[in-house]
Amino acid sequence: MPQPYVLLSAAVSLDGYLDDTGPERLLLSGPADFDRVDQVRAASDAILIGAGTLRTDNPRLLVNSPERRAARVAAGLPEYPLKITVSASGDLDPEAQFWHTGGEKVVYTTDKGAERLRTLGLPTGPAGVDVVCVGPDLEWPAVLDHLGDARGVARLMVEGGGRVHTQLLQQGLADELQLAVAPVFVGEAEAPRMFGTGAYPGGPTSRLRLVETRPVGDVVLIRYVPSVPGTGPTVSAADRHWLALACELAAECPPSGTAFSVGAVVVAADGTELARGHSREAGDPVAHAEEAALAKLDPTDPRLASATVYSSLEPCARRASRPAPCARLILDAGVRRVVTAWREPDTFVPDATARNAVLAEEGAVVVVVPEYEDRAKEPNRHLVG
Ligand SMILES: NC(=O)C1=CN([C@@H]2O[C@H](COP(=O)(O)OP(=O)(O)OC[C@H]3O[C@@H](n4cnc5c(N)ncnc54)[C@H](OP(=O)(O)O)[C@@H]3O)[C@@H](O)[C@H]2O)C=CC1
Ligand SMILES: Nc1c(N[C@@H]2O[C@H](COP(=O)(O)O)[C@@H](O)[C@H]2O)[nH]c(=O)[nH]c1=O
Repeated sequence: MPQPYVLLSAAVSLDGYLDDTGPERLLLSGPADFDRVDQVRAASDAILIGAGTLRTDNPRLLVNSPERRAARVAAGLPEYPLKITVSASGDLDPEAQFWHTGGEKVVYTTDKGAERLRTLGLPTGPAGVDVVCVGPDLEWPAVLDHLGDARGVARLMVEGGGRVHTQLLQQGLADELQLAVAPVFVGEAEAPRMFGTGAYPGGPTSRLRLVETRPVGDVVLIRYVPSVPGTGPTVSAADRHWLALACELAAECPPSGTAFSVGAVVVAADGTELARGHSREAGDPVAHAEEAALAKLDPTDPRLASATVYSSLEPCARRASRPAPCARLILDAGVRRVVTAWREPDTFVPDATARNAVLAEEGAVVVVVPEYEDRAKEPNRHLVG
């Protein structure tokens, strides 16, 4: 299984805090928003919190609505989503409600943390806690890989706290951010902030993409998705969004029995969409997606050198209908990163993938994200079965 879709969820004060410094958890959401959060939980395979939140809030992290739990069971899912926490220290209270309520639980920890956890007497047995040791340090990609592969988690809701949200966002691993902005001021320098200091993808000039705003009682729900491409071979959450868009564009191509339907998007390093295109665009019966997108750009645009081309099918390296194949157009444009869902089958060109090695041979990084292959193939079923 691929890594899960990672949804960061939090309520935040107008001055950017997650909580105050008092002993009780600060309720920033109102009743309507807590109900919305319950709905998001019910739609998730797993809910993750950092050990800091576990220690401070003593949460239960349940789906509170009996109807939502019943709907999960009717759909063949466990009554409660899997609960997950992460801790390097292993310094966790075995009496915390987290361990004694809801369904299955996992704690991801380090070698040192695992030693400490063994001494705590956490609930064991079939309904007990699964302690997963990931080595000397806890790296998020390893945790997400494990959640996808070993636990089959497709949709992960992360409910804080600030350190966990900050790391996932800074490492380009968050697919979506759901912020409930509450009409409250905390005003305490020592209170936990929603996001910490450090480098965020694309820096302060790059903007996340707004997908929704909605009043929920007196708070406002804001949903953003990150837009900054990954670097080199590393696939960021934003890479998956752009590749999904390329696959959607492929579905817009006029059908053909003699050519693939492909979509492409060119995205600058700060997450700005520069151009998009699809096969046979604007009535041109032989236009390719990457060619159509690049044709919309000024070839001297300085952003091209650090841009990423997303293409549902890997760019062609040989074609009869035009003098230059798309791989050549991409290299000539100065682009050095390509993300694609589907290696070219030999339907129209023998040894297509071997020929397509030209991109890598001339210094471009080609990243294949096979979890999107089915979407890329969908408008081409009549060609490849
Ligand atoms: N308003 C809201 O919606 C929410 C508010 N909150 C608030 O946030 C506050 C807690 O946030 P915060 O203090 O930032 O804590 P976090 O919940 O982010 O937990 C941080 C802890 O998680 C573990 N951890 C995090 N990243 C790693 C890593 N890469 N490797 C190993 N361990 C890791 C460490 O545990 P360890 O120390 O054991 O090694 C670390 O101390 C609370 O006040 C809570 O009320 C929390 C969630 C939502
Ligand atoms: N304070 C706060 C949140 N806090 C989150 O809710 C968790 C507790 O949930 P439960 O176990 O159901 O009581 C807590 O650990 C933290 O992750 N969430 C929000 O949407 N809005 C809020 O104002």
